[in-house]
Amino acid sequence: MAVSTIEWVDGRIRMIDQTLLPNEFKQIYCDDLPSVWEAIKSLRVRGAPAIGIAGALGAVLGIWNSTEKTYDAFATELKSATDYLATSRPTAVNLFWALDRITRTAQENSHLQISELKEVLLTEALEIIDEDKAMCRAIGQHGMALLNENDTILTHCNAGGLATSDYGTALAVMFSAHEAGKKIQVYADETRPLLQGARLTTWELMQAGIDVTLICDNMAAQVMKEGKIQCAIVGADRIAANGDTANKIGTYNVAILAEVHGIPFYVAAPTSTLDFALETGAEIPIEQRAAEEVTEGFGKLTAPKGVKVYSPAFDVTPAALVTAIITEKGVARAPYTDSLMALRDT
Ligand SMILES: CSC[C@H]1O[C@H](OP(=O)(O)O)[C@H](O)[C@@H]1O
Repeated sequence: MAVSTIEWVDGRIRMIDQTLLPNEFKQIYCDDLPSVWEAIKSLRVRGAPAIGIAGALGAVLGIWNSTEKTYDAFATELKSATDYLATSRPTAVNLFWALDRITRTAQENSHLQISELKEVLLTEALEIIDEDKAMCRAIGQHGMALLNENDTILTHCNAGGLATSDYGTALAVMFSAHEAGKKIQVYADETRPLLQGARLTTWELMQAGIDVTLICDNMAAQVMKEGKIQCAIVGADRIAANGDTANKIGTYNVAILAEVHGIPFYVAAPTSTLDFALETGAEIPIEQRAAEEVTEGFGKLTAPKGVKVYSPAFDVTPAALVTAIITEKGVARAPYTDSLMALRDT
């Protein structure tokens, strides 16, 4: 992804409005907290790492014009901003990881003048972006080693540059392999109801010159049965200590299908997506989204007006179905409780 998904520009947040892609590429500006909250909620900016960056920059934006003179009053204002941003979306742990990191940075620098403290918090948020760029590329390098010449990869939703600072997680593996001259092909699930695969993954891969074929979500079994797929690679929004992985709804389907067809199922995610506070995926909060996204959204249905809809935005793939977890620090394999902890501590 040559263009940064989200960045700080002269006291404002500039981001690609992903709800307009692929038909329109538009960068929008957020000048205040409500506009950042709305951008996260409505998936103008989306994807676990990108949501984390939006949270960090949003927290800084929330205190950027503070006139408080004491640390306690400033810290109260910062907490108000982080508490508010934390209500935007519940599943991607990166949001809470980033907000906690900004809060901790403020606490560690409480001795500074408020004007200096603001700059320190902005520097920390920009550091999160720089770290993400490096992490995504490291994930790409570790992941591409798992691919063979002429492999065809199935992916679900969008875990590309648009879901991160600029290079992606699952798609980083594909970008890195392609850039290293490895011939690969990709099958992208459309990913109902918001069609991140059809709208965003195909767009990113076509921009990169990577051979991509779009399929409906219900075609994944058939393409695996036809022997078209050598592995599946997806992103993650939160990974519990035992390796249970929350990702876009439909990921669990892909993992089961991969298992049945004897196809490796890889999760690609930075260690900031690991949540060791949760022993298993059963504790991961699953966002429920509005019925209109199914009946009136991108994947508009001709359903009867007022039809009841159930729309969990994520599902949890049991660790037993995950062949390996590709992180920026290396590849973890079962038993994940030990291997993920070991990676975290390297
Ligand atoms: C690299 S994390 C991307 C992850 O986030 C997506 O969810 P959403 O589009 O709702 O933010 C999806 O789960 C992707 O795998």
